[in-house]
Amino acid sequence: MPAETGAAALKGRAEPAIQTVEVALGARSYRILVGAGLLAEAGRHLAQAGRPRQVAIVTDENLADRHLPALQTALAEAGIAAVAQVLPPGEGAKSFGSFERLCEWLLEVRIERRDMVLAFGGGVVGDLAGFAAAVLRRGTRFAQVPTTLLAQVDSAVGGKTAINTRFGKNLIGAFHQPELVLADTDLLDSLPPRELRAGYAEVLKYGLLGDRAFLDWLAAHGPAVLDGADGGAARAEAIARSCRAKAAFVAGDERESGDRALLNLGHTFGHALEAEAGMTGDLLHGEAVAVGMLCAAILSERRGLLGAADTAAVRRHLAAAGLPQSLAEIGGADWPAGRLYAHMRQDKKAEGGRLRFVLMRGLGNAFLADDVAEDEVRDTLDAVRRPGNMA
Ligand SMILES: NC(=O)c1ccc[n+]([C@@H]2O[C@H](COP(=O)([O-])OP(=O)(O)OC[C@H]3O[C@@H](n4cnc5c(N)ncnc54)[C@H](O)[C@@H]3O)[C@@H](O)[C@H]2O)c1
Ligand SMILES: O=C(O)C(=O)C[C@@H](O)[C@H](O)[C@H](O)COP(=O)(O)O
Ligand SMILES: [Zn+2]
Repeated sequence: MPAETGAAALKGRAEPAIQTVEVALGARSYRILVGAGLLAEAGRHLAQAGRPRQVAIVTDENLADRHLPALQTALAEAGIAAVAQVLPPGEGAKSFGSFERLCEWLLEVRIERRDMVLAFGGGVVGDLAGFAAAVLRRGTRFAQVPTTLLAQVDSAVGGKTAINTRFGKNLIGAFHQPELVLADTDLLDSLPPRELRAGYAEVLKYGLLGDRAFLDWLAAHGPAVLDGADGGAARAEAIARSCRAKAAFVAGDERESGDRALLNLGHTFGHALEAEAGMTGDLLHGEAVAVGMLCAAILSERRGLLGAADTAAVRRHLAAAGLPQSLAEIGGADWPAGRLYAHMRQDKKAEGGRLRFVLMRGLGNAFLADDVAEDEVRDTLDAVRRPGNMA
């Protein structure tokens, strides 16, 4: 889209260029577009990716009033027929019940394989709609218009789709890549600050796991990513850099048999915290990952792999972003370590019953460890039980 014809230009402000990130997966390669005003161009971009006869939009109530009409108009202008399903917001929608209802609706409105399921929402909508697309008629076309920071930097990219079960997070799912991802940064203007902060945790993750330079950039520009006060330039840059990092991991290891597991930094702990919190959405995924990444730093430090100053830097970064650093801050001061460890044993990275953790050999240099003892995990959890508690 030429910069001067975008929605931002109509609002009377200069618009930064749209950035393109390629996810290289051979015949299933796709583009992620990042920038302002993309929603209004959604129909044109979908048509370019291979015009679907009909699109089934899956979204949630928080988006239905604010942004769904603009998406519907964009599709209509491109001559693409659309039907929409509006879900209740929140993590609870990643359940067997809503998965069944969504599949039945997709069948009722006769979505065919060559039609398209379009996820319009955060990671919850994306994971649920993507899973439905993966299994509907054994595989239906899929695209994503992510609307949260978390979804724009992470969940809309890479094809992991899933629902939760009472045994834990994302335990039933499939890999099903989208054909296009449109990350319209204007959509983040209506996102609640707490959701922005939670998404920021996944941005920080890319720096911690593999990109020291990005980490330093975030230390300087993180506040602008969160408040958007620079007109969205820092946000767009953070999203594009995050997507480039994720695209490289996905292109190299689509189904997580190797290095892609590094994208799970903070998640072995984080998913256990979400499971213990009940997966109701009271604890946001990004908040759980924030505490989880601190756990990974503490565990790494205790193994002599990370300096105390580096762990302190992780704490400071989380604090500056308004993210939690203790179980107490997420309502879990009394969560028993044994229960949390039992949740971790459901982690998908486990092999032969052995847990694998993503640890750090210095900031920006993550690796997988399969020799972490239960006692180390318990000690690490005790260290984050209360703010500043390094017991
Ligand atoms: N598939 C993956 O690779 C992957 C990666 C990271 C996280 N996830 C999953 O993503 C989920 C979390 O996603 P999330 O953080 O986007 O949460 P979410 O989907 O629940 O969205 C957060 C909240 O913001 C609202 N919202 C969304 N966009 C909005 C907007 N533009 N304006 C106003 N309100 C808006 C939603 O209605 C919801 O209430 C978790 O289930 C997590 O496991 C998946
Ligand atoms: O894309 C990946 O790979 C990730 O690990 C990204 C994570 O941020 C995301 O939360 C993912 O859903 C976790 O995957 P899971 O396999 O541990 O469920
Ligand atoms: Zn995550």
